[in-house]
Amino acid sequence: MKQKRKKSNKAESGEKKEPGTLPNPTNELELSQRVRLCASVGEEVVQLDELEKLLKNKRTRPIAYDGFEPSGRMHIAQGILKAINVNKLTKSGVDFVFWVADWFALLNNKMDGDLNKIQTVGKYLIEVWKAAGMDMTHVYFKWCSDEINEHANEYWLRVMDISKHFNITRTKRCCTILGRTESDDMPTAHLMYACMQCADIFFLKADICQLGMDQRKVNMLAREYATKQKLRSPIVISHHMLMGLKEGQEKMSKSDPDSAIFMEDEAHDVNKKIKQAFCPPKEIANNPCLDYVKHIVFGKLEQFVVKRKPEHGGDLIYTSYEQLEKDYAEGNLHPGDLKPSLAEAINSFLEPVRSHFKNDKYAKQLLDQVKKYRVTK
Ligand SMILES: N[C@@H](Cc1ccc(O)cc1)C(=O)O
Repeated sequence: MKQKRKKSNKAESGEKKEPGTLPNPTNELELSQRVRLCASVGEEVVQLDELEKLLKNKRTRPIAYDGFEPSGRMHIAQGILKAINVNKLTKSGVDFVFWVADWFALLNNKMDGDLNKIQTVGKYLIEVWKAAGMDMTHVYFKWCSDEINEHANEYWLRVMDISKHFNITRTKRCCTILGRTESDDMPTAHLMYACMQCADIFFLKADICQLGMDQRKVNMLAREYATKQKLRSPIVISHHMLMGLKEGQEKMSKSDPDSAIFMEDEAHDVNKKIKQAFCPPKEIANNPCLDYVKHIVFGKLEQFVVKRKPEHGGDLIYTSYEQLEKDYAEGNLHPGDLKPSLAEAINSFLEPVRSHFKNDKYAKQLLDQVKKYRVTK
């Protein structure tokens, strides 16, 4: 299959435009609303006052970014939750860059260390995001290999400079960003990875690092580096990590298919997965189903109806997660009633992605190929 890769392009239109260069048309929302909306994406925001100052400037749109190693299929944390967050950011006046981190996947030895496979997965990721319900006006996709090749001097000088500012112990502590644990025999590639990820932030001129909580260490390193080099510190808005389906799975992981709902899973897969998901009655903490209701369902909907048979008391209508949580804790809402409605809501969010992969020939071919690949941890 021959797939031409578009260069760092404006989402969908293909027209070459750089993020952050447009006048800011987002005047409908008050500054305080924009700050609140933007900050609501984060489980942690470092620092809120800096965010307010950033959004006050109306001349340019600030740039936020998140990076993704193409490896295996995409789960709902990277798909639906990301799309919800990106919509909030762009609505608050920020441009968003998806950094397709193909070289990072290579350094992390993903997809058998085969760059061709990695890049096919990268193209598949873009197809999923395009169908995931984002307003694309202020969304950009950039390929790490293309951009670094094009601006090699600038990029590698930055990586080298970062590596000079931190000792090995400090850099090693960042290796959780690769989903790895720190050890003495870890490959040097992991240290390189951390320096490169830190360099990305300055290279992409990102005002906001909007990655997951699992990436916060390197973003903090970048703030420290910025202070040392008297550069502007990036603001770090770290989002919640969506729990895995099974008991004790702190995060959804594509290398553990039992923990994840994938973006093109069929409706019956989703129903089955949710049916089998960990969901202890009356328990709120570490309950993945409630986690999905809070972050996915109420991230997208203003109202969530839990359907119940009349003999069980009839439908329950919730307009906030807090109401639902209270009912659940008090035992008024049972897992057996919650789960089918939760599965139905997730299915309705996934439907446009499924139909894109069914109806678009290019996307379908990519998915078929990605499904054949073995995912290496
Ligand atoms: N470390 C990220 C991927 C990434 C790579 C480069 C970046 O600049 C940002 C993110 C992950 O494991 O998912």
